[in-house]
Amino acid sequence: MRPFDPRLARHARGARRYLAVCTGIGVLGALCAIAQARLLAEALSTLTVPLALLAVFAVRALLAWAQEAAAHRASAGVKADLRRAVLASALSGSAPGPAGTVAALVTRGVDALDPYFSRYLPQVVLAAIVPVMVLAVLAVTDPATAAIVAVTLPLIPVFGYLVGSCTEARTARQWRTLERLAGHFADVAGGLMTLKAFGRARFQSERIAKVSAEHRRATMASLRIAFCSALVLELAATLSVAVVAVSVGLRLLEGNLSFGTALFLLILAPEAYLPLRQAGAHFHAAQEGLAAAESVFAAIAPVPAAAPGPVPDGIVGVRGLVAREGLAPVTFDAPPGVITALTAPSGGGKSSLFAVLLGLLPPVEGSVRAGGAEVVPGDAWRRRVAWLPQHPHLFTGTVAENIAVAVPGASAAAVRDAAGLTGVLEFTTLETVLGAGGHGLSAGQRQRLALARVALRCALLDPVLLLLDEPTAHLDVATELDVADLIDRLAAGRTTLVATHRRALVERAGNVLAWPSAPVAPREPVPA
Ligand SMILES: Nc1ncnc2c1ncn2[C@@H]1O[C@H](COP(=O)(O)OP(=O)(O)OP(=O)(O)O)[C@@H](O)[C@H]1O
Repeated sequence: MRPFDPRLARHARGARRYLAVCTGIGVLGALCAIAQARLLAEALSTLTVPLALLAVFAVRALLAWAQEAAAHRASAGVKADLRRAVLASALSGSAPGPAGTVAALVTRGVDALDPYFSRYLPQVVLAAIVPVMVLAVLAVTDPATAAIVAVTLPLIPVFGYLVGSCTEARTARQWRTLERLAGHFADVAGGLMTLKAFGRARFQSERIAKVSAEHRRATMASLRIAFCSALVLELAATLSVAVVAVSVGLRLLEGNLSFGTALFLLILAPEAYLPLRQAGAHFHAAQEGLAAAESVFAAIAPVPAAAPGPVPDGIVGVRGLVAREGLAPVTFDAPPGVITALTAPSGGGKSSLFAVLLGLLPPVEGSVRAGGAEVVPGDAWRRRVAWLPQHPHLFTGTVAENIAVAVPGASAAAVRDAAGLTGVLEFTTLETVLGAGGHGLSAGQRQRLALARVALRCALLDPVLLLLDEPTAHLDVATELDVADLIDRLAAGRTTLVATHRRALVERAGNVLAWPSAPVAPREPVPA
């Protein structure tokens, strides 16, 4: 694993600045270490305490503080940038896996970068600067000591590399089990009622216990290696300093070296090994962060290169579109002002087609055009589309907030109008607080609340395309007719696609799409 991943600098602006600050502090720190050794040797040989020595101590303390402050600031900035990038990527439709995995990534995963920034990275920079500067001073003062240090110094990174390459796979495994654990946990928590109803709650908790045990084992294995590696690096550094001490001691006894110089060499030599040892010791703490960073980069979708042009308007033309592997290609034209009903059999691909039209699912093949121009499914296009999903997601919050999700910044009056239009105010108030997933409302009521989002978009954003997925699936006959009337009004002048099996809606549609035959081959199950 590289000590510094250049992608960090690309995705997090603070990382590069921090690296520059670390380098500056590293050079100053090395100068201070050399000066301190010189002054300390002088103090011990003359038995006086020069004022400059106190000043060097103070400067070193100041540098340590500056390093710590810069590390925390950089770490906070980089983590915020990465979280933003992962969430933006998830929201842009290229979500990095299940919700639990995303949650683990933006919380614990990104937080794991703290030890990397505050401890490991500064030591890596010091390890690149200090030994070189110390060696240069040793070479001028006593070439024999410099030669011993130059020969033994590479042992530390070599041992570090050998132990590190063994840890890398284990840390990646540890992080993968944590991701799996988070995914399982979110899944089980979401489906607790179903599991209880089928008497499977205990089985699932046993599975979570199994994955937890796997995670514990993986963590303990990494820790074991971390302890062993610290021991190996300590041993290598201590033995190397001992060799220097023996050589210096013998020459001091023979009278070939002054007491002051010998002291200087003995104090300075360990400084060459220190940053390398420390980088090795912190390597393991930083590993989890780097493994999580890998997942973060895998989850961040590439930014679209070109800015899309103006959003096309007019007839929506779908040509040979295969939304998912195994589905038959569809071709149709949906003119504005006419409701086009999609009545494909269940599993025929209506919701998948909507996902493609929204740019949430890359199609296997085929194209979508509007008013004769190719549709670029990005944010600009999505702003002009109003979508009623088959299973609308409601968030914890008030009814008003849940409607306003459709148009951030919508006025309270506009939200109230949309709620009134779709009959939401007949069964709840705008101030009612809903639980997670719309807890507190029936399926039909949730559907109407989601329809209020569509009405709000129609009122404020004037969408060119309405995508309504089973808008009346959970409604009684009377309410269904009301909703059908409302859809008629919203559809005026817009291209409207309604996926439905309900006769009331199909009869009103001006255009009923003949759907090609259902899937031809069974597909691989979606991985959990
Ligand atoms: N997330 C997914 N990953 C892989 N395949 C999927 C996924 N969701 C749906 N499919 C498959 O795509 C096919 C089309 O599903 P889709 O939900 O688009 O059909 P639909 O026409 O909307 O069905 P229904 O009328 O039952 O809602 C299905 O056969 C299903 O197996």
